[in-house]
Amino acid sequence: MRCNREELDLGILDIFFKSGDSASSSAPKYTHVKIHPQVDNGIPRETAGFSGGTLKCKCSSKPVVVQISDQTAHNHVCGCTKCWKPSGAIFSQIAVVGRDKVKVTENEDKLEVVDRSAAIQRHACTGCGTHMYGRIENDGHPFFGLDFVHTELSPQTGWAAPTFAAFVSSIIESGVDPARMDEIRGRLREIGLPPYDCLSPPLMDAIATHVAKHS
Ligand SMILES: N[C@@H](CCC(=O)N[C@@H](CSCO)C(=O)NCC(=O)O)C(=O)O
Ligand SMILES: [Zn+2]
Ligand SMILES: [Zn+2]
Repeated sequence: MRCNREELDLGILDIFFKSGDSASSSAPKYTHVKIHPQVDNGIPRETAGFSGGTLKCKCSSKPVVVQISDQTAHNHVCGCTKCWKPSGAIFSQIAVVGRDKVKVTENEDKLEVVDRSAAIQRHACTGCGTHMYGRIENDGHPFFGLDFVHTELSPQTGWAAPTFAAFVSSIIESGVDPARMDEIRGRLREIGLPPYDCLSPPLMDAIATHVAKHS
């Protein structure tokens, strides 16, 4: 089929604009979708050699203070119903650190375990509800020895940045409209947090390896 010059030009222009579109499609599409205050406006970078700091609860007087004397690992946003979220956030942000690096230095008497039957014993402030650390007491659990902490509670910067989104489908259990899941996963991908409905593949492999070893 022979097309005339004009049709050819239009065809080329069309291809150009299409490809131009694809170039512009790298522009973020889901900036209106809010995930968590720590990631909505760019993810703060980790500082090399960072060796920890303190966490403070939200109480204006007699806040609980926890000292974390190491950098955290596996920081991620979590959609599960159990993790503490700042008001308005549909995800939490949580990381792990060795339990020997965690020390409550002020107002420990304000802490209470949220759910003693849970694998992660979350110690929350009875004054403001903030989770200050989550400890695994079952020595048969794959993550025994690690505490879960929310480093957004720290006045220091340089903490490990989140690298994935866990339990994304679980946000529906907290009341998020299932019709929003495509845009939420789209936003997570856009900001560099691959969405999983469990933990990340390396962590799931570590859990399965632990189970295989102990079965
Ligand atoms: N759909 C459930 C999932 C809860 C869940 O399994 N949460 C995980 C991840 S929390 C940090 O990443 C977990 O390890 N839970 C053990 C515990 O919380 O004790 C829901 O949303 O509740
Ligand atoms: Zn408090
Ligand atoms: Zn969670």
